Amino acid sequence: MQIKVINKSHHPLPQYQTPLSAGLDLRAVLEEPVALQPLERKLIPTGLYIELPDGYEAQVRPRSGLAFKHGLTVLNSPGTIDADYRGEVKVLLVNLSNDVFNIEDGERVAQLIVAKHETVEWEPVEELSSTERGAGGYGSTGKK
Ligand SMILES: O=c1ccn([C@H]2C[C@H](O)[C@@H](COP(=O)(O)OP(=O)(O)OP(=O)(O)O)O2)c(=O)[nH]1
Ligand SMILES: [Mg+2]
Repeated sequence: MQIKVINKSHHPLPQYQTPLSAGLDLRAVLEEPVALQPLERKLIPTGLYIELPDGYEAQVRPRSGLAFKHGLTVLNSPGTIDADYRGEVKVLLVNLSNDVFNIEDGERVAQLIVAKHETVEWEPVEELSSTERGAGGYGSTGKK
């Protein structure tokens, strides 16, 4: 599948790090390092502008290494890039650790997953079909 892209970053286009990786690593584009204080959130630019085909979305997801080692995650995870969005892809990072985290230019701060999605049409009805679960949820199964 091909995605149109404008790269206003001085870094190469996002790459799959291994042949079967699902995510393309997104790099921060920064004129100078950005400090993220504990519990602080910041929108990090990537310099990328993409045009997805109809019926596709892109998800901005955290990297597990940054989350595990530094408590850094994507606040709105997974971020949604709509197929009709023409602005810059940005990453909303939040620092959930007790330490300041310095984001460097070119750092791989998140990953982009391109996925198909459905577009639904509502079908208003008076009743929904009955199921074994019914309205049970939130840990309802396995209880006596
Ligand atoms: O992590 C993200 C999430 C969103 N976006 C861009 C692409 C997306 O298509 C647009 C809108 O995102 P979303 O629908 O999540 O935000 P909203 O708060 O619902 O804003 P809007 O009313 O503009 O849809 O913002 C990003 O660049 N990064
Ligand atoms: Mg929206």
